[in-house]
Amino acid sequence: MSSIMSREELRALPQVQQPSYPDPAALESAIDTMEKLPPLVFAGECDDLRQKLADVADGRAFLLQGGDCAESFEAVTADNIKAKLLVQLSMAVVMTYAAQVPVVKVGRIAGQYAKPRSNGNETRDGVTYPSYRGDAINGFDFSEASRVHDPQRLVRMYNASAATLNLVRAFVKGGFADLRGVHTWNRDFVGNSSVETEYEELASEIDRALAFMVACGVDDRALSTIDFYASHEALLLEYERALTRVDSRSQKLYGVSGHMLWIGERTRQLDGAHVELLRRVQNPLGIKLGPTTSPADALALADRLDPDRIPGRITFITRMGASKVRDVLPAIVEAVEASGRKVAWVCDPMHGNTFESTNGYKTRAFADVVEEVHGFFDVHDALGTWPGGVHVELTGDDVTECVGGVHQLSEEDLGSRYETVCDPRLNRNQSLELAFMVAARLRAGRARHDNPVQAFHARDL
Ligand SMILES: O=C[C@H](O)[C@H](O)COP(=O)(O)O
Ligand SMILES: C=C(OP(=O)(O)O)C(=O)O
Repeated sequence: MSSIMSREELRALPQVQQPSYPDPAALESAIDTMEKLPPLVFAGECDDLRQKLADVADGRAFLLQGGDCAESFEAVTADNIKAKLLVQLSMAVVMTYAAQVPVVKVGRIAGQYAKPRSNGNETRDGVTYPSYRGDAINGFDFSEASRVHDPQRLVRMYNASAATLNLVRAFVKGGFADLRGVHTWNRDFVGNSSVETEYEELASEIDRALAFMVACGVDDRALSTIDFYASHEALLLEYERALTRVDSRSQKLYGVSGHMLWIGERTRQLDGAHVELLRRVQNPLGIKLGPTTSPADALALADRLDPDRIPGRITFITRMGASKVRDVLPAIVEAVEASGRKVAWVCDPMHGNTFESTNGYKTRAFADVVEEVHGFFDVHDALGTWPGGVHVELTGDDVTECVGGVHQLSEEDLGSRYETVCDPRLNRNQSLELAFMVAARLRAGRARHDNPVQAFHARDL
């Protein structure tokens, strides 16, 4: 049985993309505080999600994992949390209803406060400071004081995550996610696009279908709540270690900072601290796989992180880029499937498609995002494997961070509402448009494969 790693054990392992704190005593004090804090999630919830992800791996459900690139402390407000939830609920309902596939809903939320960066420093007009690495590490403002790595921010990350999760739980269990309110989820948004109109039509159909079900005597309590889970990149080793706990029921270890934890493309070294830390916990794990991944790399990671082949334990989140996915993905999928492993295959169409616009914004083209998702579906269709989900950076707000989409945002439009503190996100319309596209592919797949999705459960709505 694994034990919680000590601070010393962790620090003896090879580490990348970690903060460097000027005051070591301040870090120890922040860790002392975090070690005593109650868990943000419960082991049983992590087990439930793992079982749902086992359904995804088995081709019986689809994963929608989405949210901010980087959350910020300032954005922890009721309105922001509501908007994030609404866009994901709307996307999930589109996929569930239009494709009749149960959708497992997981947010990039309540813990996504740290970012790996390509460069340790940022230079503006000849002045250089440490790069912004997420609110859990330093401030976004470009000043010397703001960019210092501050361990007290780890405690603020815990508090911000707790406040966010508290409201998310209240929303999804308190009636806010009731399917009979599907129309109202859209009310705050101007119905000014063909996607919004399509959504309104679908919502009306759902209303009619639900009224029919209730009239037939189906127990409508199943419609009033949903399960929504929290995930983030387990980047900050000191934070994740301090929030590892022994489950009193099983005596096993769980990461209690979020239900699902993922390892990033830059931190998944086999002998590294991130793999060792996550190897010991029972949570369902995501593993990002970029375009340079070899089939042997994927297999070695799966063997290291899941030697017992626990159903739902591994989700491979592939982020190859629109131009590479068709070339690179097949060999990886074939090798993993040939090994007899059942993993969930999920497409992140964001991280392989980033570029700088001619006017200096870090952006992504909606067309590339859609093209990578098509490539992902095409590869799985050709191999007879299940395209199990999408992992998307998105927001419920009408930001202008990615070009294209139904409003055909141009590079000139990017400046009007460019609000992300790190990578560009799909806005609400682009997110809904993607959901309709995914639903169409799922529907087409069902028609071709004689309905690979088995039982439909109201609880999965
Ligand atoms: O979200 C992913 C990474 O943190 C991000 O793409 C890194 O961005 P950078 O290349 O600007 O550092
Ligand atoms: C950093 C991220 O992705 P990747 O590790 O795939 O680059 C992310 O999803 O925030």
